[in-house]
Amino acid sequence: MPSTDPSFDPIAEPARAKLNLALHVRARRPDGYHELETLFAFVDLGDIVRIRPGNGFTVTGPFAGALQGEGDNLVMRAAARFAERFGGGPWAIELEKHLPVASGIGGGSADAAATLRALARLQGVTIDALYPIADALGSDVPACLFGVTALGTGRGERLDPIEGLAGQPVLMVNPGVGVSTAEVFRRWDGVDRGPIGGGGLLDRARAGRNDLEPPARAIAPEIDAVLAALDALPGVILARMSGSGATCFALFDSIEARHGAALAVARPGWWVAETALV
Ligand SMILES: C[C@](O)(CO)[C@H](O)COP(=O)(O)OP(=O)(O)OC[C@H]1O[C@@H](n2ccc(N)nc2=O)[C@H](O)[C@@H]1O
Ligand SMILES: Nc1ncnc2c1ncn2[C@@H]1O[C@H](COP(=O)(O)OP(=O)(O)OP(=O)(O)O)[C@@H](O)[C@H]1O
Repeated sequence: MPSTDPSFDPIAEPARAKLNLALHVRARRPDGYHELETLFAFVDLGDIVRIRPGNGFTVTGPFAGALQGEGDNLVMRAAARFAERFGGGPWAIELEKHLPVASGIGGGSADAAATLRALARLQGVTIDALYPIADALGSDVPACLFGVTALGTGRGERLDPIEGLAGQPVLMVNPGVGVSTAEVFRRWDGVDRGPIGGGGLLDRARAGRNDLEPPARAIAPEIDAVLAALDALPGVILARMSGSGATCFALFDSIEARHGAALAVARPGWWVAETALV
């Protein structure tokens, strides 16, 4: 059991899910990563990381079971890197897991970023000073650290904030299958289909694509059923897979349309979540 100091209210940080409104894979790099252009956005839905002085790590929440028995949690890796650089601790850390694991919405990355932000608040460190640690933890962690709408380039770590679509209704659907990010990238066909275009965010996203959709669909054919279901719904502005899948999302023109869609797409074994862009 973790030991905690009950006199200290935990610092709680939201670990919001990320969406790739578009994801263009431009080139394979010699270091094994891929050169990307992506439109990062965040939703008002995610995990929660709570930290206070003490010892231990616990995972709670509806998707805690998916991480059972995994020793190498990104939360603990983030805390270890923070301690190496800035000192402090020991800490008692709780992760409340609401996001499906290995699902293209950056759950682990968001948890790592939330851990860094919580520890920074505890110890008076600036968010900007966390960037090198975030970069070393994973390609999506810098984007999750700042949690704002941004154009991501490089392997995803170079970020240019852009005007977002705060409040836009979003439905997220996962068919209940985990997909390995590395395997999806490995199966990319190597064809550069060009950059993300200009204009407002919605135009850029709609004119864009997710180049990881074909390889992810080959691994998890359930994605076809999710996208077919989303495409057919009234009020959909954009339906697409996020990241390396298998979670797909749809943007809606109204909360009512999103809610009707949530009821219409529900299937046994599918995770369906109503939320909005932040
Ligand atoms: C698909 C995205 O989620 C889109 O935002 C990210 O590019 C993946 O980010 P991530 O899960 O944080 O990825 P990392 O933990 O850095 O890398 C996992 C694996 O994905 C592959 N990978 C990741 C990012 C990238 N630009 N090119 C890659 O080829 C590499 O095989 C790497 O070993
Ligand atoms: N806190 C965590 N939450 C989820 N996965 C974690 C965590 N810590 C370690 N992992 C490991 O990381 C792997 C990828 O999980 P994650 O949920 O971040 O994938 P993802 O949503 O596909 O991310 P991305 O969109 O960044 O590729 C999991 O299979 C799991 O083994």
